[in-house]
Amino acid sequence: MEFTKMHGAGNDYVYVDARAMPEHDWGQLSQAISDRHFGVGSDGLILVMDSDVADLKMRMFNVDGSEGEMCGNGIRCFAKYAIERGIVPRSVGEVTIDTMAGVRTVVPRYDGSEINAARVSMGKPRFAPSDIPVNLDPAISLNRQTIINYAIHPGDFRLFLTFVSMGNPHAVTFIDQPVEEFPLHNIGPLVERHPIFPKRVNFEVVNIRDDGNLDARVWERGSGETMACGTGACAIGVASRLLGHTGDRVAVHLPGGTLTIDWDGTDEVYLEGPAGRGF
Ligand SMILES: N[C@H](CCC[C@H](N)C(=O)O)C(=O)O
Repeated sequence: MEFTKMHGAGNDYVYVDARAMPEHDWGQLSQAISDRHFGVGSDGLILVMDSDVADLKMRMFNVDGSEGEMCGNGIRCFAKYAIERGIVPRSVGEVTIDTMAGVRTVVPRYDGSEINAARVSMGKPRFAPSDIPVNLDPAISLNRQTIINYAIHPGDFRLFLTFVSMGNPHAVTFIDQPVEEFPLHNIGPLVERHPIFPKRVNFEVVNIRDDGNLDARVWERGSGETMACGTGACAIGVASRLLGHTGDRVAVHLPGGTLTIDWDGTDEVYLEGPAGRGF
């Protein structure tokens, strides 16, 4: 099986052109191929597939074999893959990609002839408990369209979560403790699998550096801590603007790199960041 390894800010995936391949147990393949000792090693598997509503279709699977509705870092590399292999003509200047979260448009950025970054329209964020999804006491969630600062007590911690869906579920918390000191590997699984999340959740811890910069780490649903998370950075930028910490544009600094988020408070979220080969 031919594959290509690429990463967006260190969030690395194995890409397989599955357009002419028979149906597989892709989840099982993702578990095997993602293993960093017995497999290729990655944060998951991304498939290139034909689409009748966009240039191509993307399916993505986490390390544990679960399928994610959207992958913001992966979709930038996906567009790079499609153009550099001539699947989509370079002259078009953008790639439309069908995902479980909907059709997304990716505009590549060039360094000479090489694509080294991209800007993605990531759709509108959603906040209603049923859209996340999150199951809360009706006394809290009934007729509430946005849930901010919802308290949970994982381990010895008391965290205040803001819920954002980017097609996949996110729980964002802003903390004073430096994110690099936060016990993410202990607390992350407790939040990911908290009983209020029927589909589990991606969990983000954030420090506010100033009104244009945030420092964050992400515990991803189905993959654990990653060096960066594109949909997570979108959820962080959206939650931060909702809570009045930052404005329409914010730089989210993650261990693997910086992602820029634009959101005017009503329309689509735009994500810009690197797209590179993983050597
Ligand atoms: N773990 C995520 C999918 C990957 C998202 C992330 N790698 C990104 O760049 O958006 C989920 O199950 O919702």
